[in-house]
Amino acid sequence: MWLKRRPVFVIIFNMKIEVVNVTHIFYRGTPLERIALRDIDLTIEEGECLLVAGNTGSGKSTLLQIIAGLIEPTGGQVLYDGRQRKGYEVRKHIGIAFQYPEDQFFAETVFDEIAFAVRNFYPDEDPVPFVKRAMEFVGLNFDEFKDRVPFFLSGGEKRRVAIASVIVHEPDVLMLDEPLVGLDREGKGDLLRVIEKWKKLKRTVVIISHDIETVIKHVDRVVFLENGRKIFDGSREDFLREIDVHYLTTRLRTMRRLLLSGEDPFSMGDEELIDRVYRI
Ligand SMILES: Nc1ncnc2c1ncn2[C@@H]1O[C@H](COP(=O)(O)OP(=O)(O)OP(=O)(O)O)[C@@H](O)[C@H]1O
Repeated sequence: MWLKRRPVFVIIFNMKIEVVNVTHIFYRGTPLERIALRDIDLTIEEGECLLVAGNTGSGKSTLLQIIAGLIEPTGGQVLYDGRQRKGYEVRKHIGIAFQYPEDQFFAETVFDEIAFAVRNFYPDEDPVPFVKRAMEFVGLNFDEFKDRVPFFLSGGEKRRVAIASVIVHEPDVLMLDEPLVGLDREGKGDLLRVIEKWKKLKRTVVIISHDIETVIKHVDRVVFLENGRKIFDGSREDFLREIDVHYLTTRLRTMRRLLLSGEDPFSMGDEELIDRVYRI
């Protein structure tokens, strides 16, 4: 279903996304032609938390941008609740944060930065309650931060402002392209807590990350791309069991061994897991 006006966060509302036979070729028919995606089929169920992984240039960002309605694929289609939608309509319902989203800050205050999407999608609404809810959601105090200059915040605060600005209009789906990159341990922890909160709303989240070992604990499912093709699509457990160990770090290999020996590496705390990494 598709709502005209977004409800507040307490109302659970989601949608199924179907990527059907999507191919994308940049600069088709020119000497610069580049095939970014080849024959991708992918269904993202309502409320799922999905990790899209793969080497550099494997097509992850292109896939997210196509799903978010920012790029029209050169082949295939994307269905939302079984229907094709116009780009503007899709963007209203899918919030996407790009890599280093704070590089795209443009406003002079945190409030104006975050309020932008509400003013764009719901010009008749008062943005204040939306901005307050979004800031509270990412753990930023409204009174303390609303008049601050976004460029002068810490790295972790900037990233949270960026996430607030993509969820402020209360989309159904959140897409994060490398959300942890450039953050210190504390910043990563804060961001993972925001993702966990979003999951509790039973809303869909799609994350691109090279840091599979940090993110895997927080996702339900993994899609792995290679040269624009989907080479794996399954649960995080199946990912560890089946993916070519060549792609896995020592920590992921340890998680794999624990899983294969009947233990649950996802319920282990970081300390315990690191201890096991050194023991194996
Ligand atoms: N705007 C563009 N114009 C031309 N080619 C592009 C464009 N964007 C991406 N590509 C090419 O498409 C392919 C897939 O790129 P994409 O950014 O989707 O990969 P990725 O898996 O997200 O990479 P990374 O992990 O480095 O971010 C690459 O070969 C890339 O060079």
